[in-house]
Amino acid sequence: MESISPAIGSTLLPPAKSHDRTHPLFGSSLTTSRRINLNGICRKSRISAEQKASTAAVAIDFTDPDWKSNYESDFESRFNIPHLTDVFEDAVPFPSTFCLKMRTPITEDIADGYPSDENWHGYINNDDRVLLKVIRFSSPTSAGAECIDPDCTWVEQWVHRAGPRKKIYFKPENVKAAIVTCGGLCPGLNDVIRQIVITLEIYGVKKIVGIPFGYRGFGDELAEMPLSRKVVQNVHLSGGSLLGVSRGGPTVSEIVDSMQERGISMLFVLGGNGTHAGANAIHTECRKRRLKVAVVGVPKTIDNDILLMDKTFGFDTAVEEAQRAINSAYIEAHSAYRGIGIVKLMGRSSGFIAMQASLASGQVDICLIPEVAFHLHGPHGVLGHLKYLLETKGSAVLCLAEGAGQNFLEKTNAKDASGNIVLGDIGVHIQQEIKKYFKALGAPADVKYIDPTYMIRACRANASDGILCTVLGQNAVHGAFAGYSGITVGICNTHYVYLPIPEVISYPRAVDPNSRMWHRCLTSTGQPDFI
Ligand SMILES: Nc1ncnc2c1ncn2[C@@H]1O[C@H](COP(=O)(O)OP(=O)(O)O)[C@@H](O)[C@H]1O
Ligand SMILES: O=P(O)(O)OC[C@H]1O[C@](O)(COP(=O)(O)O)[C@@H](O)[C@@H]1O
Ligand SMILES: [Mg+2]
Repeated sequence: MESISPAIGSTLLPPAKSHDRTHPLFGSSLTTSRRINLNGICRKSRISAEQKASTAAVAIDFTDPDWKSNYESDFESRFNIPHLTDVFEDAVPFPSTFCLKMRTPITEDIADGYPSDENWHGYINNDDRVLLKVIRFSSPTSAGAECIDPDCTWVEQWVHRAGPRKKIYFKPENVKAAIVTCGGLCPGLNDVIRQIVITLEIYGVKKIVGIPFGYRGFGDELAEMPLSRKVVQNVHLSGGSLLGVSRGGPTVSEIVDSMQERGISMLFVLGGNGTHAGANAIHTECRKRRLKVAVVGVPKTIDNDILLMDKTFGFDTAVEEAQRAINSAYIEAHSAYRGIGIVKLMGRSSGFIAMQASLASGQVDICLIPEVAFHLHGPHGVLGHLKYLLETKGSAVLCLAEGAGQNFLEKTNAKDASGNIVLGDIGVHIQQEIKKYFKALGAPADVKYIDPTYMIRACRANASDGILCTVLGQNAVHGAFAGYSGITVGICNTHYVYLPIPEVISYPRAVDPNSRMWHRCLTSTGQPDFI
């Protein structure tokens, strides 16, 4: 019998945790966050059967009249953001040098201090919070319901609001700030770099450098790239990363050694799950060594697989570009006699790009994502549906995420330098299977396969991502100056927040097959269940 992708029920979250493994270079993995299922059980995650089996469940006693307030205070402490004063209790804050009344660029020496304005009402209070979950579900059976108890009691979950603080913990003249971009490319990296540099300069920082080629730049002692407003002025006009990216690299201890040698006091880390695991480990190591360093992440993932955020930068651009590829596949398929267009999009374990691009284009008949199981053959299989589409519509477009249907491919166990599993090409496999299927039927089918993945990743950010990158980059700097470390910035319910790194990377965010968005996608494509 044909195997299918892991079945994912409405209350289960999807597949492989890319970082829930021992990293080849860094040792132990990060698994901290607890998740909630409808039985009122907190779990570390809801991923594979083995992981579930090995995950200790922490039951909440709902007969305890205080369970809700206990939960809320537990949540508050989980989402507490680490601060320098946790380690340096006597650290003295001083008035912020970030002041929008300052209109002239800082050109001279800063010996006598910066302009500052404590009466300006543009600062964020440290106690400001943003509500993380905004829907009050009345039943666990509501689509996409995330309930803590069987009655779906309303529980407030607050996270820290991002932005400039009145008091800062670093003297700009003493700061050496470094920026590093890791993992794969993503539209908007240059926009974020640019805003970090610009904002650092507004605070009065003069020593700003880029670490070349991701974490590797620390190990190979590659030359730092001096950064200034002048250098970064136009970098957002092109895609890629001004600094270069890489996978793999030195150990955390070696990275921190290198930071010490270089005298880095603020490190801005742009990257995905893996990069953030590294950033958190760097933060922890800095604390262990009692270094007064702020490590702040900016989540970069074209796959949109970071938890808790509305979206990550580059994702909108990716969707926009992806629908252009889908349109080409549609034109090819539609213009051919019994044409079938296949488009493969990125998404290792999360099918967000494929889902959203399918929705945006309105030209997709079949959307396949890693989170949803499907058969290729058999009465309910994809191939049978393609036959039906050719007979009824004359053509068909299939859009799939790279991680979909990996169970149909032979496992190689190959890993990239970061330890990520190297996937087989499901697009090529499906193309071959379609050709074989129609040949065996003796029916024609003109199959065209488009793989635009790297073209999409190399694009420059569109306007909406450009704005997101701007705000995230600025907030990263505000967070560092405020004395926070081991945090990342994000957008939650349209507001900007600081989150502790472990909470956003405890497993990769994935499409919920019970979500309204996936249902909308199915409504739009008109595809049946392929199981
Ligand atoms: N668990 C981990 N701990 C520390 N560093 C990690 C970990 N996983 C990955 N890294 C490092 O982070 C960088 C980027 O990781 P990668 O998985 O390739 O991309 P991404 O950050 O986009 O997920 C690489 O240099 C890698 O060595
Ligand atoms: O060829 P590379 O550099 O390994 O990149 C491919 C991977 O990059 C991604 O787009 C994003 O991965 P990262 O977030 O780890 O950079 C994946 O979807 C894809 O599998
Ligand atoms: Mg990754």
